[in-house]
Amino acid sequence: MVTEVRVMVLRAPGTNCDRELAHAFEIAGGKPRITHMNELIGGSQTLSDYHILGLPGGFSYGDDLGAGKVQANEMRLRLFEQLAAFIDRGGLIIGICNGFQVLIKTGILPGPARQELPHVTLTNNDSGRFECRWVKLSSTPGNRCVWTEGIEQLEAPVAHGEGKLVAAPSTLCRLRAVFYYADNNWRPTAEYPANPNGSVGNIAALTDDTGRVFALMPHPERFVRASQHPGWTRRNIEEPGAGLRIFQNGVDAARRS
Ligand SMILES: NC(=O)CC[C@H](N)C(=O)O
Repeated sequence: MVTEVRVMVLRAPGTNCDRELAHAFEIAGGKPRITHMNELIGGSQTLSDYHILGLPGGFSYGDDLGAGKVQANEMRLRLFEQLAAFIDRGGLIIGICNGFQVLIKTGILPGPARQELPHVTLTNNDSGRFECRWVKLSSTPGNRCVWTEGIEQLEAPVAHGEGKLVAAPSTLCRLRAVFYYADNNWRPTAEYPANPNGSVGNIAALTDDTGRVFALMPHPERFVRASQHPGWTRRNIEEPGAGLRIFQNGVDAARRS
């Protein structure tokens, strides 16, 4: 049983959600440290000292070459062995928005065992615009993701320009979707704006074969207090926001490991 769950929140130049992510882990009972990519590449920090890796949102390296692409290249070329070892020894990973883009573009998602799968990426929203609003998410029945245990529905804000998941049809049916974009009745939908980007299969979140690597386009770290919800005046603002459950699930799973 782990008493102190150490969380590396990995930032790059242009990351802008690292503090919110660290805060979410802190109130979920973890011990976060915001770590710069250069500390990890330079060796002053190592993933082997951590239980959880969090990849926050933002515009890493200016999103040059495409959202998350430069950070993904840095991770793939300089850190891949360390990352693979981290996953193999039971480490947990969450990637949010730009973090999801990084995980997809490193190949860590759909997952090491699935690297042969071609043509999965996140690209420009169908609208051609940056989409910034709250969305509804429904979980996929029977998904085995430790981060989303007990969560059937969730509301969270999106804020992205490149959130459309695309996959070859032969790949799509093998992806482990965790959340779909949903309409007001919580049914998966392709309709804009409930589905903000036109993702194939309406997919908003994925996990890998282990169920410990999880990534999503919406931002649950922006809903850790009820007062952050747009309908906060009709809610008990003493309560936590529903997004906090994700971070509690991660910290609890790491504690059990
Ligand atoms: N909030 C974010 O992480 C933004 C992700 C990315 N920069 C995009 O626009 O798609």
